[in-house]
Amino acid sequence: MTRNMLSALSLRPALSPVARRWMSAWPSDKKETGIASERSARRKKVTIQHLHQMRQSGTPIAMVTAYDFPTGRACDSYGADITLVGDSLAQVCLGYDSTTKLTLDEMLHHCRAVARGSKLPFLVADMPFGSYHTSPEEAVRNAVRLVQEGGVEAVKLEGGEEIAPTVRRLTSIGIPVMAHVGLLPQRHTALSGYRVQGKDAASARSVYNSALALEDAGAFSVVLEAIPHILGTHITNKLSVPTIGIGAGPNTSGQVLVWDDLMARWHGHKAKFVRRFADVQTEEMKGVSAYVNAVKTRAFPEVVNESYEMDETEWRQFLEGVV
Ligand SMILES: Nc1nc(=O)c2c([nH]1)NC[C@@H]1CN(c3ccc(C(=O)N[C@@H](CCC(=O)O)C(=O)O)cc3)CN21
Ligand SMILES: CC(C)C(=O)C(=O)O
Repeated sequence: MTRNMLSALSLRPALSPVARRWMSAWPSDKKETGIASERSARRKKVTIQHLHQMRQSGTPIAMVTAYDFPTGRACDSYGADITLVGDSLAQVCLGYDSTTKLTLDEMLHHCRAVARGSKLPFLVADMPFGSYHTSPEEAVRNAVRLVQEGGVEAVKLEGGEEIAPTVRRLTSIGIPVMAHVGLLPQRHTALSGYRVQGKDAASARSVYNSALALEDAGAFSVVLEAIPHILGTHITNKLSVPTIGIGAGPNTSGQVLVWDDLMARWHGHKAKFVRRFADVQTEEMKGVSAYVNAVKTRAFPEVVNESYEMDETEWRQFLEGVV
């Protein structure tokens, strides 16, 4: 059975029109119109092979983070090639001040939700801080949980040559690994903040050597975060696996942004590499304040369209029985 057939069975069972009417929260395919949904109708399941073909043909790879069912579903419907359950989850979704606070169980909970919505994009999850550092065995155990319980297809690990044995171990047992070099947010304390990496020759060489070592260890792709664009271009040209940049310039094989950053939904610091493609924060502000105002002024709800009627005789009978 193909994955599409499976997803058709598990996500969208054929409901009778009557059953459908009562499930107001059921995701409706019919509501999706326009280019994006036509595109998704024609799209196939993205695999590692497709990602390598995209790199070969120079077709940019679009990766987006997702943290729950609706954001996962949006990645699926609107053309993302890779959905990443990033550990930025800690900050943008759970309100922690650092990704280092995120536990594996919290990550698993969100992976399951994203996996229910994101079917066609290749699905990757960050291994949380501490879940792959104690030993390759521990990393295998935790990565297996992300695959089995979380429903993801690959894991992403931050680090350089020091994690190459772990990457080798995971890939050897069939768990695809996306490496992540350059700025490593899980090490912000040791690095004294979130700083652009590879700006001097020695640091650039270190980032470059990390990327080479992790490709050699079997990584199917490498994320390059916050490095000079010329270094991003150089690493992309030297590797034979796709690079995904975030603040690594325009010449990487693909780009990734955090959902809340590209939607302008994140209230915290805006890194230089962030471009806001929509303004959800303003829409949320408008929506919530209009709702609160309508409640306070009794403009919401209306009797006619937003309330339920009761048969008059039933109502009289009800009153007769009431003391
Ligand atoms: N909302 C959000 N977006 C992200 O991209 C992101 C998270 N959260 N949380 C986890 C990590 C942390 N990341 C960050 C956080 C801050 C900078 C940052 O402030 N960079 C400075 C660089 C300053 C310099 O070295 O000159 C910048 O201004 O771009 C970069 C990446 C990336 N990830
Ligand atoms: C920004 C991306 C690459 C990430 O690692 C995350 O979302 O945590």
